[in-house]
Amino acid sequence: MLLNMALLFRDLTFRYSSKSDVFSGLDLRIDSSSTVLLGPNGAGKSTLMAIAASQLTPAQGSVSWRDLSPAGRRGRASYRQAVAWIPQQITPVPGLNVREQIAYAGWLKGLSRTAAWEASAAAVEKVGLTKLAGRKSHQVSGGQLRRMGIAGALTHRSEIILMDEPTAGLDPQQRAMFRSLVEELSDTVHIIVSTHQTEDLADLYQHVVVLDHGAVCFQGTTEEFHSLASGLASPRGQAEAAYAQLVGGEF
Ligand SMILES: Nc1ncnc2c1ncn2[C@@H]1O[C@H](COP(=O)(O)OP(=O)(O)OP(=O)(O)O)[C@@H](O)[C@H]1O
Repeated sequence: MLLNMALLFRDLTFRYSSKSDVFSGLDLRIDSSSTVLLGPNGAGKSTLMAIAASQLTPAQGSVSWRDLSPAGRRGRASYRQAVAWIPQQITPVPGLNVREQIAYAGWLKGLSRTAAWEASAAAVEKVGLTKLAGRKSHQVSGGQLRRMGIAGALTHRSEIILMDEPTAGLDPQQRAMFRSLVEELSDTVHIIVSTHQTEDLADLYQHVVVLDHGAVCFQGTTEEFHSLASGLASPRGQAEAAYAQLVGGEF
């Protein structure tokens, strides 16, 4: 059972160079063990994930995970150990095999070489990459790369894993594999996933946040989200109809 810990965005303002604000005074609290972030193209999902991962710094406001904040050098290391980020593109490290890259991720987050190597064994197994552990990381598929990213997060015992479009471009089999991994992980680690894919939403995530133009236009349980479109037969249809009610369009 996961403790009730929150990822908090307070009064967040962010813009890319001279462009207009992506967020302007955004307040958002995410404390569910599994949350899905929805929203149309350009709504700000990836930017929010990157700020939460402390890869981008807001012009104003803050992000924190329980009592940890990435502001300031000392706090940032602890924050980054607790908060893992799986970006859309996982880059294979030249020369490393799958297990080495997973261990490397743990080492980058402050584990000793030995501890990272030892922890990588269980992580490789957890994500179902045991057979590929010795293969060079540039020789695995997109779905396998993403599972490798998740395994990296598991080596340093992240408390929360942020995943940006983890199933984009995956075939149905890889997507199914990813879904069972998320289901399994959400018992022990908090998960926030941004996606355009809504099948099995209710099975996978407890909470839904919908962003539109940098603002939260819905936040609630998956049940509450679906009830926006009560009366429709299939859960997928329900999710799409609920979404259309909120932002008036396609995923
Ligand atoms: N590197 C960048 N430089 C300048 N503007 C950017 C950059 N990345 C994103 N933006 C802009 O910031 C806004 C939010 O983009 P973001 O990628 O966070 O949206 P998103 O919800 O993740 O979209 P998608 O569903 O298409 O991935 C958009 O207007 C986008 O054009």
